Amino acid sequence: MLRRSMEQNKYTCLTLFINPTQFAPHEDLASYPRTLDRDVQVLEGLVGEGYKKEWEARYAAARARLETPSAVKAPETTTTTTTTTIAAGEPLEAPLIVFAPSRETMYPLSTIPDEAFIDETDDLTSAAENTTTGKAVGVAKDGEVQPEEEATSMLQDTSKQRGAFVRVKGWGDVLEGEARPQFFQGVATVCTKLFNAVQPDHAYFGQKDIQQALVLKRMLQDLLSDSPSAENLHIIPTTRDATTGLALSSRNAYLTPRERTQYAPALFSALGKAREALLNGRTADEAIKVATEELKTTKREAEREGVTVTLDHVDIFEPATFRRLRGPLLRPASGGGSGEQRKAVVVGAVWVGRTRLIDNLLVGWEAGEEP
Ligand SMILES: Nc1ncnc2c1ncn2[C@@H]1O[C@H](COP(=O)(O)OP(=O)(O)OP(=O)(O)O)[C@@H](O)[C@H]1O
Ligand SMILES: CC(C)(CO)[C@@H](O)C(=O)[O-]
Ligand code: BAL
Repeated sequence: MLRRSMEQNKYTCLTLFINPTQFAPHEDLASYPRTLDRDVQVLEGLVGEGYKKEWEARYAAARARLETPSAVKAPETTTTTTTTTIAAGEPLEAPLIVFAPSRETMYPLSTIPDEAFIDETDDLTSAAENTTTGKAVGVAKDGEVQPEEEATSMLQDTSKQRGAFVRVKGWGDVLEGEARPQFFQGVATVCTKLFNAVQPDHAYFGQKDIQQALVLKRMLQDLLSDSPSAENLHIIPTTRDATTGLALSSRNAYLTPRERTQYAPALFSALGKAREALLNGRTADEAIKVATEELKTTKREAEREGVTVTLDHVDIFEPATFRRLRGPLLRPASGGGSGEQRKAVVVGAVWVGRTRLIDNLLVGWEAGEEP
C-alpha cells in the first residue's frame, strides 16, 4: 500500500493508530502487536538513504531555530515532530509522514472520567445540567483525568462510548459485522477522524480486509466525501506467504510455527476451492459447502495433533450491494437473467488456536476495479 501511494503521489501520510473502539472488550486489543519502532525502521528503508540524510540535516536546522527563544513556537500538537516542524513553517517536503496520534487526540472525551458524565449528586458546580434529565453531563471535575486503562475500556464498551460515532448501516452489520458487531462502527469512526485530520486525495486499504474497504467506500460515497472521494479509495491486492498462500497479517504473530505452516493456510486453500466451484458453474450455496467441508477436514486433522481449528464463517456476497449470493454466478440469459457473470467475494474467517484469521478471494473482478 505504501509503495503504491509513494509511486502515485508526491506526499504520503501513513496513519498508525491502534483503535480501541473497533475491539470488543473480550477481543485482543491488549495483546495486539505494537511495533512502532520496527515499523518506522521499515519506513525509513522505503524512503531511502539519500533522502534520509537530507531530511536529517533540514530537520536539525529547523529544530535548532525552533529552540531559540525568538523562534515562532509550533502549535501544540500530538503528531510526530515532522508534522510539528511543518506547522512551524519549515516545509520539509518529506515524501512520507507518519501520523501516530494519541488516544486523547482521537477520542478527546475519553480523558473525562465516566462518573463525570452522570453526576447523581446535587453538586453541579463543575458540570453542566442536562435540562431533560436533570442530571449533570460531560464536564470533568477540576482537571480530573481518566487513567489510561479505564479510558480504553470505556472506549471499548459500546454502552459507555460518548461523542460522535459513524455507522454504515446494513453494510457494517452483515458477514464480519455479525461476528464482530462493533467492529465496523469503530473502523468507520476512526477512519472519518483520520481522513479529516489528513485530508488525503487518495487512500489505500488492503484487500485482506475487503469488507472494511468496501464499507469505507460506501461511507465516503454516502457522506459526500471528497477527501478522499469514494473512487479514490484504492484496494490493494492481498500479500501472501509465498509458500503457503497464508495472507500476511499482524495477527499471524500469535500462531505457533505448526499452526502457521500446517493449519492456517487451510483458509486460503478452502476459499480457492469455493472460487473454483463457482467458476465451474456451481451455485454459491454449493461453493460454500465445498469450502466448509475442506475446513472440517482440517479441523479433524488438527484435533488429532491437539490444535483447535474452529470455523467462524464462509460466505459469498456481491460487492456492490452486499447481498449474499446463493445461486450461480452466471445469470442465465433465458429466464430473465442478463447472461452476465456477477462479481462476487468469497470470504471466510476461522480460528486456529487462539488466532482468528480472515481472508477472501474475488471472483469476476479485481481489487483495482470498482466493485
Ligand atoms: N496481507 C495483506 N495484504 C494486503 N493488505 C493488507 C494485508 N494485511 C493487512 N493489510 C492492510 O493493511 C492495513 C492495515 O492493517 P492492520 O494494521 O490492521 O494490519 P493487519 O495485518 O490487517 O492486522 P490484523 O491482524 O488485525 O488483520 C489495512 O488496510 C489492511 O487491509
Ligand atoms: C482501517 C483501520 C486503520 C481502522 O483502525 C484498521 O482496521 C486497519 O488498519 O485495517
Ligand atoms: N485489521 C484491523 C484490526 C482488527 O481486526 O481489529
